[in-house]
Amino acid sequence: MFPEQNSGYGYEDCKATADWLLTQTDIRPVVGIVCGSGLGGLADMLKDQVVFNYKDIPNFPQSTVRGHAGQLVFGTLKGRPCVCMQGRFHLYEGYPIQKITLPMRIFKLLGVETVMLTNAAGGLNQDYKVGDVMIIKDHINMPGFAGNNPLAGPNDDRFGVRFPCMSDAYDRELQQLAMDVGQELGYSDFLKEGVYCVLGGPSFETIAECRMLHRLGADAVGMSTVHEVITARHCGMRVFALSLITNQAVMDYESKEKANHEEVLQTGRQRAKQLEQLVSAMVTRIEHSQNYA
Ligand SMILES: O=P(O)(O)O[C@H]1O[C@H](CO)[C@@H](O)[C@H]1O
Ligand code: HPA
Repeated sequence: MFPEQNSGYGYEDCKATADWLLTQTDIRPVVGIVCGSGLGGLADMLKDQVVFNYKDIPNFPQSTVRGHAGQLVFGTLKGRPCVCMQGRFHLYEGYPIQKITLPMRIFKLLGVETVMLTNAAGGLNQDYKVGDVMIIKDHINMPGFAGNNPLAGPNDDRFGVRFPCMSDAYDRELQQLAMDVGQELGYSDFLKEGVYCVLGGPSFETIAECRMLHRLGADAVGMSTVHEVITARHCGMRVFALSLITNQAVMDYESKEKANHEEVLQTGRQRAKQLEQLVSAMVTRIEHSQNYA
């Protein structure tokens, strides 16, 4: 179950991949962006792009899900050097959890200081509407309850400590920045803050499961992000994450609604421009160790 030393996920493997990427481009990213289902257009914001197909990057997994293009895009956003994953990996694709999160460690070794993760999620909170954007303030890691945590197995201290704290996983300043920027852009009507719950997928939730998750304190449900957040925090990167509410989770036996990936992708396309504006305005205002003003 746990990665062996030569598993392809260890420090040396991540370092080899990061070093290889650094020989292919002069861009030294300080921000790493992960595009959720149907949100790959975020990568199109980057200028002076250098694009790698995942299949050409040593050690990198391949995207298998529609709406996840499978490209790593380097570029600049209003002068800030960034790297963007146009396509992420999910547990249900069959990858070991350490492989899903490998890009976070590669981000770290590329010099990334802040990770911005996006996802598509089902709304459990009855006040949420399709198209709302939920700034994630906390998470519930359901697979983690069963021992499925990306940090399980031998700890490599070069990345981080054995028992990382998660009560501060989502950077509060960045949450406030998102709220401020959202307000300035006129997005307050559809900006929310809430708790994201990850499940293994790929089947969508039953009605009883949605009701249970809501009672447990989750505002939105999805199949990603949390593993990346844990790995990113373990190695000391700041984390901001948001969910686009692409569908209402079905909570009622009378409902005719059925969760489906088409609706997820469609909502992503409809909110794409506003999400790009929000993320790019935030990127210009995040402080980093180097000054790019
Ligand atoms: O979390 P992202 O990658 O946005 O994708 C979400 O959309 C897919 C379901 O439509 C699932 O993979 C779910 O996790
Ligand atoms: N459930 C789980 N994952 C999702 C959903 C959902 O309703 N919508 C988008 N990703």
